[in-house]
Amino acid sequence: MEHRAIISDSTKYFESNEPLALDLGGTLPGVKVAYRTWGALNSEKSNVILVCHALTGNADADSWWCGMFGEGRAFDETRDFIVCSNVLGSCYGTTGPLSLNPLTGKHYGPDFPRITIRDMVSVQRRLLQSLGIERIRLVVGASLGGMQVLEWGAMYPEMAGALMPMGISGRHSAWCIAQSEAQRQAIAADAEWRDGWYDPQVQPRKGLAAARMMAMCTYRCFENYQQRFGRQQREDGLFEAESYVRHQGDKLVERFDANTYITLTRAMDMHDLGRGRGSYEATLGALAMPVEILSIDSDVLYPKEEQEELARLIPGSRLLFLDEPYGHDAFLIDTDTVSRMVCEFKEKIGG
Ligand SMILES: CC(=O)SCCNC(=O)CCNC(=O)[C@H](O)C(C)(C)COP(=O)(O)OP(=O)(O)OC[C@H]1O[C@@H](n2cnc3c(N)ncnc32)[C@H](O)[C@@H]1OP(=O)(O)O
Ligand SMILES: N[C@@H](CCO)C(=O)O
Repeated sequence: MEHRAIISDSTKYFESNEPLALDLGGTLPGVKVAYRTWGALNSEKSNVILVCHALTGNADADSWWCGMFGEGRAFDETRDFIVCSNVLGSCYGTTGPLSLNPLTGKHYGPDFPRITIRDMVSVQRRLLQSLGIERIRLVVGASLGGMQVLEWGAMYPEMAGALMPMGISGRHSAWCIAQSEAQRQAIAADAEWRDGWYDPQVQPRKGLAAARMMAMCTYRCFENYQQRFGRQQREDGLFEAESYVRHQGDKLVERFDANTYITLTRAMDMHDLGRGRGSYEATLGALAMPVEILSIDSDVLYPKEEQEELARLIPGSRLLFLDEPYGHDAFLIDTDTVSRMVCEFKEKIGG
């Protein structure tokens, strides 16, 4: 099945034929993982940075987080061995709804099993083990990436040396679940949806675009839209704000897949550090590695109270604030500040 997604030529692939028992039940017969690396593993294998991507990201961290890369910056190939893998369930080269189901010979589509952040992390661990990595100096990521960061700490504390989750909570809120469901329903309302059995070359474009438009409202904030667009209208009468979200919707449709969107947003909704582990508080309280949490002041999806809660519950953790009027996606935009914060944390945790 041909992907709509654009995958970099530098992407490598890891294939594991070992069946993957899924967190919510069911098994995948094996997994293929698209990943990228930058720099070289040092002789002590102590310079690994694992970058975890957000919802529509991919292994090309130097594309979607390019401001973080460079000498003296957060991800410095002259010193660090940086790994970024595309998450399980994605459409950028890793096993997901667009992959072939070996039982049917057709793509999984809506039959792709329910997965969780924990499944994504256990697949990443397989990848890292295949690369000979036993310890990660720093696990870093925002949004869905931040969920993975926290799960790394809970699932594999012996591997995760330090954590830097950004713009995230320890469990998906009712507010976020409602946003996700509204977006999924927009996809399902498209006549091309066909209960998920659409032709991937056609796909429910209008529904997926509408989902992205809703999401783009929550990835920014009131002030950002107001400053950028105000009440300005184009000659044809379309408000600039309307025109902008339409453009963002159209852009996503060209590079993403509707079943993938549903699979990944459902995985996000299941995010809860405490699920099946006794208590939420005790799970966070058991994180013993250095942790710095980035809170984005203008984030309407994951408000600062959620990062304050993480900081209160994770012993010895430190809370940082990004005070920019960009909203949730500020981590992708103000990379000078975010890179500096990561560099300072790297200094503290040592090599
Ligand atoms: C191969 C790839 O796809 S790489 C990108 C992969 N993306 C990811 O990994 C996810 C992370 N990245 C993102 O989510 C996004 O890049 C963001 C949110 C960080 C930034 O979004 P961007 O769209 O780059 O920036 P911004 O919000 O400023 O919008 C700029 C775009 O809107 C367009 N635009 C701005 N104002 C308007 C308007 N009033 N009407 C119509 N279009 C408008 C610009 O022309 C520009 O379009 P272009 O991207 O086609 O050149
Ligand atoms: N803008 C991000 C999602 C929010 O972090 C993405 O498209 O992956």
